[in-house]
Amino acid sequence: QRRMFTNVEMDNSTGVAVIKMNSPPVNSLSLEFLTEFAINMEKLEMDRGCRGVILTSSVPRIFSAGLDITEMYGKTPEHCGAFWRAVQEMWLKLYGSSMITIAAINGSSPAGGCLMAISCDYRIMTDYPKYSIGLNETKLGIVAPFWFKDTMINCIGNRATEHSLQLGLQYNPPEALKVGLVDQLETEDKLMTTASSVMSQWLAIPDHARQITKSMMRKPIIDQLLRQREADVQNFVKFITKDSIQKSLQMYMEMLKQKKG
Ligand SMILES: CCCCCCCCC/C=C/C(=O)SCCNC(=O)CCNC(=O)[C@H](O)C(C)(C)COP(=O)(O)OP(=O)(O)OC[C@H]1O[C@@H](n2cnc3c(N)ncnc32)[C@H](O)[C@@H]1OP(=O)(O)O
Repeated sequence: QRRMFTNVEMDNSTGVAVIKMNSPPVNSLSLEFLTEFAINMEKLEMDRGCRGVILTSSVPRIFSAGLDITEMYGKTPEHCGAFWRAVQEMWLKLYGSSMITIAAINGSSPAGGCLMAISCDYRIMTDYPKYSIGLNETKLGIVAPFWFKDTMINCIGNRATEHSLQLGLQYNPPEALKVGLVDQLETEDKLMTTASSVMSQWLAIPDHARQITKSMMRKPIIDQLLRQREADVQNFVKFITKDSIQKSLQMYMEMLKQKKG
């Protein structure tokens, strides 16, 4: 039986779906997870009754640990290529969604987890000092691709992105709010009700006008990836399968395990 990585609950009275990521221990984004996520987004997109999505996690303390590193380590070029296509697809579906998307960030959200959050229209994060969010790729010795970078620029601006990406910064909730990486902080118990009330404000805007506006803001980056999608895959595969990059990933994974021990 196929595993479910996400739990989708649709409320027909409001037209809002809640997607809960549920892949313990850290909601890492594996090929299967990403594939299921993209299918769920597609289904909701086609559902005329669904106007908004709240993205959150049912794993305690973690929104998402980002891309599953084991999908990029010691794998064949073919596997890496398939994985990267699934990462692209997840982003295209989320960033390009015509629905209202709100991230209720109830835990840490490094790298690909941060990408998911900044691909939404609005972000609310639990105000717990140990949680962090950011694109930390350089810390793993890897490089966030242009569409990760451009998604962040559209969220926090050029200078802050340059600083943030080069240093691979992870922000705690007050810092994330200050730099604009999240829009609002909330206590854990009120996170979902606040997300719902923010959603109501967005639902009050005529869909058509909001959708065209959203598309106008986001289309240039989406089109840029669509134009060079296969080249982006090849670029990823060439980069990630290099011995030096594989070594960096191995060291990073060992560091994660040691930190635990
Ligand atoms: C030029 C352009 C070309 C293209 C260039 C290529 C671009 C690639 C872009 C990459 C984007 C990414 O998202 S790369 C992924 C980056 N992600 C990260 O750096 C997150 C690393 N993880 C963490 O920081 C932490 O685990 C965190 C999420 C905060 C949770 O901390 P905790 O203490 O609660 O839990 P831990 O003990 O650390 O983790 C529990 C277990 O999960 C594992 N684990 C944690 N994160 C994992 C992950 N991302 N993938 C797999 N496994 C992970 C740990 O190893 C543990 O395994 P066991 O010990 O076996 O139990």
